[in-house]
Amino acid sequence: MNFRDQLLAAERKHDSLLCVGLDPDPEKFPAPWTGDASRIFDFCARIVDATKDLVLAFKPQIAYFAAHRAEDQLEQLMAYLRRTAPEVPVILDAKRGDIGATAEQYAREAFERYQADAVTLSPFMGLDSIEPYLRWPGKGAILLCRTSNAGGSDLQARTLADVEGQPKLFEHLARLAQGEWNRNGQLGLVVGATYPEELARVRALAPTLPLLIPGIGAQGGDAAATVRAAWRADAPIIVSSSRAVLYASNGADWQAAARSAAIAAREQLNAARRG
Ligand SMILES: O=C(O)c1cc(=O)[nH]c(=O)n1[C@@H]1O[C@H](COP(=O)(O)O)[C@@H](O)[C@H]1O
Repeated sequence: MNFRDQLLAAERKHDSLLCVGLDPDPEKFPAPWTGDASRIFDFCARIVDATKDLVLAFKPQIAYFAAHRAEDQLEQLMAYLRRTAPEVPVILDAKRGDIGATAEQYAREAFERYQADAVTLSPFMGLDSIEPYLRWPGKGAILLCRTSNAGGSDLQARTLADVEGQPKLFEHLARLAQGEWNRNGQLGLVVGATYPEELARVRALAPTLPLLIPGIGAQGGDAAATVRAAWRADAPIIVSSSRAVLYASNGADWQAAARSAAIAAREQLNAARRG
């Protein structure tokens, strides 16, 4: 099954548009694990246990592992996800972007070493920096398009004077990803929940692509506005929340609190698509 079909199957099975982002920060771990980077796997695995029936995807962020020399714990976590939640696709959030020869190595890292179903990429270096990922059958390649941060406007919202119709950079990217770059249906786009108008614009330009949408929860994006702007029955949206779920409590009830936060987010998203 390819990444897109995996998403649609998990969405149906778990009745969910929610992705839980796995951004483990030892300083925020509950006692007695606070500050202990050797507990990164344990912390993430317990979050997975508490939420795996509520999500359509998980999204580990590689920097939170690499910064603590914990890539071995990321490998362990990926194997754990395969074993305990095989129906949930896993997006490795790595935001890679480099020349083709180096991209080949990054693709191998994501898909062979970590066994991810999809990876996030920066498209700044152009199509030949994306192509190596598209040579992995069925895997997803999700391109940054209109990111959730304020600085995303610095470049992404700029107008391209020499492209027909003078689109903004993010609009041009959405069109390319839906069309000529999407050679075998593996591309998706990242658009922040913090910009619902741009999100609607991207959905209009890319009607069938999976959209990864971070920014609800800790960044204050509106879950209902997100669904109204982007949800379509036949085009997956992956609405991602990390900190609001992971660190819902740092007391003894942290796993239950993470589950409650995930249930609340999932219900908000579902209410919006049904309402
Ligand atoms: O690619 C991403 O996931 C991403 C794109 C974006 O535009 N904004 C964004 O915050 N993210 C990621 O989403 C996570 C933050 O989620 P919250 O903790 O819910 O705010 C981090 O892992 C970010 O790297």
